[in-house]
Amino acid sequence: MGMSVIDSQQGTRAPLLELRGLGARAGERTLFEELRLNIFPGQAWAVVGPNGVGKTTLMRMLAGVRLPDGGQVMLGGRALSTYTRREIAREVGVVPQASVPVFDFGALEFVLMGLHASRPRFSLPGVGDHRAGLEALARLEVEHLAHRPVSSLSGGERQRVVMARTLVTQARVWLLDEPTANLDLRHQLRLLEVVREHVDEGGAAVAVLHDLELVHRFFDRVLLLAPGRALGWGAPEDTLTEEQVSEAFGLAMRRLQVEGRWVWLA
Ligand SMILES: Nc1ncnc2c1ncn2[C@@H]1O[C@H](COP(=O)(O)OP(=O)(O)OP(=O)(O)O)[C@@H](O)[C@H]1O
Repeated sequence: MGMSVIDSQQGTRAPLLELRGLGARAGERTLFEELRLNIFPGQAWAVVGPNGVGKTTLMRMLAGVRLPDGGQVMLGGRALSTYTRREIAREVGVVPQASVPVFDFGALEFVLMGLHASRPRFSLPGVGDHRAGLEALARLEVEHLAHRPVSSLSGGERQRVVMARTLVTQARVWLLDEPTANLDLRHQLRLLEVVREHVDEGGAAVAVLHDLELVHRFFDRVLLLAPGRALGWGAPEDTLTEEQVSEAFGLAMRRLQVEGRWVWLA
């Protein structure tokens, strides 16, 4: 069975990202192969699956920091492998899995580094940049931390600062690896609202998430990975069925509807 390439709802709009027969291996083991997906402007995609299936590997391929073991990634109609790092940084904003920065910067300085790709080399940030940086911090509710060293922030605070850095870049594609992992529920919702706004303004986002309920609530599409293969992709309601989710995670899961929302029970 071929995987669908044309998304009927998107008409003739060109995809921002195309996965053309993408494959990944870890040593001898196949993580996934022949993955064909188009990610259009206005779409938020979630990537879901158990630990070790290759979610981060996929994100690294989409960010151009790891070469595919098969197929290729197209960004804006051009092979990602032909882009320079700087060109990728202009188009793609990355929020990696929680990490501690190697160098210590103040939170605002760190956010302003997100502007680097769209600026002439070695130029210093101007007044407008500072305002944009503070606004981005404010949208993630960490404006009060602007002058704190990033190393002194809590995991959740740091995660929101990293997200603010992605916000100022004006990259159309956002790649987010477990962006809500360290956040309390209120800040999880706030962050995903910011993702939603970005997508509704014509951007695209791909996010690794473990919370299926948040996938139903905030995402247009989901890619469900199981060990060794992609089990399904499409609208969350159709893709995250009890059968498929149970199979992917090797655990009997039940899906219920409560007050119009999908809720999952293990
Ligand atoms: N450099 C590497 N060499 C060998 N194996 C690797 C390498 N990087 C990752 N792997 C393996 O590839 C598999 C997929 O890893 P990946 O980080 O993509 O999983 P994941 O789905 O993101 O998992 P998690 O939910 O735990 O974050 C894992 O089994 C991992 O150990």
